[in-house]
Amino acid sequence: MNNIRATLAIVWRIAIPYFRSEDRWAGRGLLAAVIAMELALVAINVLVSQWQNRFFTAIQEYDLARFVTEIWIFLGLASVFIALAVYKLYLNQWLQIRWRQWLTRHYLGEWLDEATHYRMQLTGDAADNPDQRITEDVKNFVEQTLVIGLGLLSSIVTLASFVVILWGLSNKAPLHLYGTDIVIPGFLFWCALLYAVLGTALTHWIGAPLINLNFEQQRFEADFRFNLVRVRENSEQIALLKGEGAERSRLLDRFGFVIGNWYAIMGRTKRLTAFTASYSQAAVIFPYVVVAPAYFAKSIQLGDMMQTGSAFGSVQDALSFFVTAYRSIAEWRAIVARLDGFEMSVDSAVNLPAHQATIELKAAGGSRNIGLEKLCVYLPNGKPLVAADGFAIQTSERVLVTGPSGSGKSTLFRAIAGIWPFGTGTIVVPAQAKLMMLPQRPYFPVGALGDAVIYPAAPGAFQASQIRDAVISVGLPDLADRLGEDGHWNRMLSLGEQQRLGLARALLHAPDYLFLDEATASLDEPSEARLYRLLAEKLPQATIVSIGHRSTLDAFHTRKVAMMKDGAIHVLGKDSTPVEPEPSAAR
Ligand SMILES: Nc1ncnc2c1ncn2[C@@H]1O[C@H](COP(=O)(O)OP(=O)(O)OP(=O)(O)O)[C@@H](O)[C@H]1O
Repeated sequence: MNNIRATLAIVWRIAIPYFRSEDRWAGRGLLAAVIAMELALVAINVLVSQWQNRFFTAIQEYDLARFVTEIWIFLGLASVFIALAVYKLYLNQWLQIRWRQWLTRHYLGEWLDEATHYRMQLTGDAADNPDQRITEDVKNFVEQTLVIGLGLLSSIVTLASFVVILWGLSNKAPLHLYGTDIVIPGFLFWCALLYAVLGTALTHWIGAPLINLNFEQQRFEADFRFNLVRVRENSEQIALLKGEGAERSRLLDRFGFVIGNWYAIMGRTKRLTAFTASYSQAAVIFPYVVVAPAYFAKSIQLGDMMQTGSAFGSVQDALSFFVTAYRSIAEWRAIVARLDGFEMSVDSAVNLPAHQATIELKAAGGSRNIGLEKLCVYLPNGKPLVAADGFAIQTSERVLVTGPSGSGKSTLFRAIAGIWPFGTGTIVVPAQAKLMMLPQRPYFPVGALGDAVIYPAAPGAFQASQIRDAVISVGLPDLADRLGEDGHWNRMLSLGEQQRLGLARALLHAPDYLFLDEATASLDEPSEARLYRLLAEKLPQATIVSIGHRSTLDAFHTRKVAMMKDGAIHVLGKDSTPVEPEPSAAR
C-alpha cells in the first residue's frame, strides 16, 4: 500500500507540471474532453444494458413492434458510441503528443542545462542511459498514465452505475435454494464483488514479480543498445586492434542478460495468462449460473437474466480492472521508477553545491585577469588533485602549462570552465569574458561541415566566406570547398585535420580566453608553430593558455607553469627551473 502511495506521489510530481505549464490550457482542455467522453461512454453502456433488458423481453414476448423500435434505439446508441470512441482516441492521442513534447523539452533542458549531463556522470550516474529516459520512457509514461488513469476512472464510474443496476436486479432475482427464496440485499453485487476481489488478489500474487522483471528488461535492452552504439562509434579502433572477438563476446554476454530475463518474463506471463484467461472465461457463465435458479423458477424474465449477465460482466470488468491491466501497470511502475531515478540524478547534479563543498566561480567586474584563490581541486572521491592560491592569468598573456600525466592539468581547465564542481576555493573569471576550451579531440556534430566548424554557434551565425577563410587559414583548403557537405566529421577526418578545424572554430569565435588542452598535439612541429603564429596574428588580444608537452611550444608562450605530481603549481623560468613556488601542495 505504501508502495502504491509512493508511486502515485511520484506520478503526480512528474505529471502535474505539464498541467501548470504554458501549455496548460490546451492540456487541461484536452484532458477534460477525454474524461467527459470516457464518462459519456459509460453512460451509453448503462443505456445499452437497459436496452438489452427491453430487447430480450420483447423477443420473449414475441412483440415485433417493440423489437423494431428497440433496433432503432440501438442504432442511435451505437452511432453515439462510435462517434465518442473515435474522438476519445483522437483527442487522447493529441493530448499525448503535446504532453510528451512538453516533457521531452523539459527533460532535455534540465539534462543539458549548465553541464548537468556531465555532472551526472561525475556524481555516479544513478540514471543509466539518459537517452532511454528521454525517448521511450517519456513516451510510455504519457501513454500509460492516460491509459491507466482513464481506465481506472471509467472502472469506478462503471462500477457505481452498474452496482445500482445489479442491486435492483438482485431484488427481482432472489437467491433460490431448495425451493425457497432467500433474500440477501444486493446479492448479485456481492457475488460480483467476491469474484473480482478474489481474482485481483490472486493476480497480484502471481504477477507481482513482473514489475521488477519488466524494469530489468528495459535496463538490459538499453545496456545492450548502448554497447552496440559504443562499438559503432569506436569501430576503427576495434578493427585496428582486431577486437571484434572480444566485442562479440562482450555484446553476447549483455544480450545474455536480455534473454535470461525474457525467459523469466515468459514463465511468469504464462502463469498469469493461464489464470486471467480461466478467470475471464469463467466470468462468461458465472452470472447466468447464479440467476438461473430464479429464471427457471419463473421469478424473472429472459430480459432480466440477460441484463444481469451484462451488468454482472460490467461490474466484474470494472472491479477486475487491476487483473486485466496488470501487465501495463507493472510496466508503468517500472517506467515511473526510471523517470524518478532520472529526475533524482538531475537533481543531485544540479544541487551538488548544497550537499558538498564546491568550487565557487565568481564573475569579477573590474579585473580582466583569471584568478585562482585558495583553490583546491578534488577528485570525485574527495582526493585532492590541484592546489593554488593567488595564482593569476593576466589578460593577453600566453601561458604554457606542463606537468606529468595525471597531475590534473585538464581537470584544472574543467574547473576554470565551471564544469568540475569538486573542490573548494574560488576561481575569478572576468564578467562577460568569452572563454573557449579546445580539447585534443574536438567535437563536431553530425551534419554540414560548415555548421560543425562554427559549433556551438547556430547555423548561419557566420557568413560562408568567413568560415571558408578560417578553414583555409588553418591549412585545409580542400575542406573549404566542402562546407555544405553532410558527414560524421569526427569519424571521417584525421585527428590532425580535426585539430586544425578546432583552431578554425577558435578563430571564428575569437574568445577572450583560449584554453588549448593538447589541442595541436597531433600536428607536426612546423604545422603547430604555423598555427600558433596564426593565433598570435588573428587573436592578438586573446589570453592563450596551453597544455602541452613539447619544448617547441615554449617559443609561443610568455610564461610557463608546471603542475607537480603533488598537486602544486610552480611558475617556471625560460630554462624550466622554478622561479616562484606556488602555494602549498594539495597532497
Ligand atoms: N571523471 C573522473 N572521475 C575520476 N577521476 C578522474 C576523472 N577525470 C579525471 N580523473 C583523474 O584525475 C587525474 C587528473 O586527470 P587529468 O586529465 O586532469 O590529468 P592531466 O594532467 O591532464 O593528464 P594528461 O597529461 O595525461 O592529459 C587523473 O588521475 C584522472 O584519472
